Amino acid sequence: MNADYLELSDVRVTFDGFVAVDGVTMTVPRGDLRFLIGPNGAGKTTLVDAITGLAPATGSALFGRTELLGRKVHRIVRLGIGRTFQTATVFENLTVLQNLDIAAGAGRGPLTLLRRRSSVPAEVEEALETVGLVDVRDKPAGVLPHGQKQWLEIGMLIVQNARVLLLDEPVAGMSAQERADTGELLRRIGAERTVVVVEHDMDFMRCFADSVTVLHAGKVLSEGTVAQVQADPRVQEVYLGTAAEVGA
Ligand SMILES: Nc1ncnc2c1ncn2[C@@H]1O[C@H](COP(=O)(O)OP(=O)(O)OP(=O)(O)O)[C@@H](O)[C@H]1O
Repeated sequence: MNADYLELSDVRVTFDGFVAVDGVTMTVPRGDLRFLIGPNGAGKTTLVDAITGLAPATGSALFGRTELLGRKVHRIVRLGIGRTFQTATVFENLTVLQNLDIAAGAGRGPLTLLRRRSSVPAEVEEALETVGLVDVRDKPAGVLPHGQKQWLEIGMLIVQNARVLLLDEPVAGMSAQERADTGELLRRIGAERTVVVVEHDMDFMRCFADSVTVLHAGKVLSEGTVAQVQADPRVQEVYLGTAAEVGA
């Protein structure tokens, strides 16, 4: 039985009396590439913060049978929940390979980490291939184009054995080709993992989402396939200014 799913029930986050996430209930099974969309301020990033331990929340966020809410950030990471931020957080002066190696060694002690490795660990090789960075493995991460930095960050989550990936606007600022490549990458990694993509790019969502959850004012407004969500009059209303874009 597949226990790699994310099940949120009545998740709530309040900042000084302001309710940013207002009772969100949603389930994301493994292999379902879920897009989380909604207008600015809808609570998307705060919901991801709640799942990853960065925002105090009530309710329940289960990964399989394990409750995530109330745990410390590093424990949640160790349970296999990984996230990216809008700005890639890679070590710019280290090579692609070194970045992946460090991520893979997150469970190793500092002395072992300092010791030079005689060969590239299998999981690092595999991640390099998965994210398509084999050819640039010896380049410093700082010189990579924006798209490749995002892929490196995803690779770092993969070598940490992340089973759930929460990606915050992964294609923002990318070229059309980088977007298409990223979509294919998400499909590859999403087949075996639980992936939630926070996104504003509607074209990208239409091309790659298996399912969509629309947040509005901290609540789930609509959920379903791309076609179902686009046809939902409540979604069209919320996106009125950009309705043509959503409904196109
Ligand atoms: N630390 C905080 N303290 C107070 N209010 C916050 C905090 N973090 C977020 N908020 C508020 O919570 C609401 C939801 O913000 P959030 O960033 O989650 O929205 P979002 O859907 O991710 O928006 P965007 O698409 O613009 O990134 C906003 O009104 C925001 O101002």
